[in-house]
Amino acid sequence: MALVVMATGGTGGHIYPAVATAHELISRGHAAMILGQRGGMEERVAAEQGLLFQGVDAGKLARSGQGRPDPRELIRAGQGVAQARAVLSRLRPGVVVGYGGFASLPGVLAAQSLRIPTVLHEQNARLGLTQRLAVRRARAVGTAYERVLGLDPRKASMVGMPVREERMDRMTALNRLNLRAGPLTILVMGGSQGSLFLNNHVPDTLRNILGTEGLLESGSAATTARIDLQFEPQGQRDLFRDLVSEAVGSEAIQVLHSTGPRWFPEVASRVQDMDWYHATGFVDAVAAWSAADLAITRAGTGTLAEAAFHGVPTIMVPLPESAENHQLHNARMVQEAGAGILVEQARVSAELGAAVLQCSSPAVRAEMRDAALGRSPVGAAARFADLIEGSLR
Ligand SMILES: CC(=O)N[C@H]1[C@@H](OP(=O)(O)OP(=O)(O)OC[C@H]2O[C@@H](n3ccc(=O)[nH]c3=O)[C@H](O)[C@@H]2O)O[C@H](CO)[C@@H](O)[C@@H]1O
Repeated sequence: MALVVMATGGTGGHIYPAVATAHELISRGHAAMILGQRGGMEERVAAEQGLLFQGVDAGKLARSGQGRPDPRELIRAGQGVAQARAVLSRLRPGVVVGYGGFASLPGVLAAQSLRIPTVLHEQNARLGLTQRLAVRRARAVGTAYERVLGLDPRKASMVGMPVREERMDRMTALNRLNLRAGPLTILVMGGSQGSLFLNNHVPDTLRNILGTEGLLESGSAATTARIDLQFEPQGQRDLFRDLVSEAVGSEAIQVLHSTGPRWFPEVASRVQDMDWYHATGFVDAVAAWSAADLAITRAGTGTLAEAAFHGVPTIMVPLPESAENHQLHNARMVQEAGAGILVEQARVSAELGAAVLQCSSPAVRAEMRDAALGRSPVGAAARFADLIEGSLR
């Protein structure tokens, strides 16, 4: 039995795979802890998850755009490595696992300088900057995709994206989230920091097509009039009319929108007139996925892997600024599998409403749900834990 240190932080996409793997290792009798940035999101998540946490300084090696790194950030990164060396010299873990992102760097570099074995996990289809710095001395790299750009295939093991493999029964999840049992439940989630773009566009789109005069009054004249207004040409319009009448039945709609903590007040005030629209800063994702019938999301790997595990059809609006547009690539794969609909950001005004209406049909959703489950990353945490155990000194 060994101590495994998870070096991670910054965003949910790096933190939650570490959490899932930590729980798997603990269930095998190992000890696991998170090493990340002091005061970062990872500190809060570790506490919520009952995991030990050690915080150090961390600094970004690249600015979000292009350009040279900020020298103060480089100094912080250096201090972080020194602090992580002190922690790891004391704890002497059997292996340090790096999940990428600037907050994982101190732990991984410190381990390598102390000759403690390191293993990496790359969540995206292209090796990230932090991982590029550490890959040469790492024993193995677990990946979420078959091929990872910039990574020697001999070093790569495709394990999948570790997700929290927990499902709640739907009623329990709805209760936990203070949602009702009858309505079609749409989860809006822009990634771990929220998405300003989705925050600005989704409420109004849903208000227009599903608002109090819309779907909520099944088959009302107002609904049909709205559909007539929005969907040209005639053929499409008829299709949507059929879909809507099939979809609503006795159902109504409710929305759970995770805005990201900083945007919450603004979105909450924008949706306060819609009692079926619930905004929250950050949501318990296991409960939210367990309750959702449909999701509107960005296309980060973690989000899409969770949608697949829970069998939730997803309308994806990839973040155009993601490194080398990797979110577009992620979303295309999901769409090709039939598990979701890709709406490019520039086309949201024209296409998002239509995509929601298309998915309001239970038959359409059932097909997409099966396709999503076909992509489930079930077992990824266990496969990655196997790889980690294989590298223990
Ligand atoms: C802007 C950016 O570069 N995003 C990247 C980042 O995304 P980001 O950090 O947004 O990560 P993902 O979409 O991969 O995952 C978000 C995670 O946060 C959780 N969550 C989110 C909202 C909430 O209210 N509650 C909650 O628990 C989700 O359940 C999920 O586990 O890392 C991913 C994996 O490296 C990349 O694919 C994304 O492109």
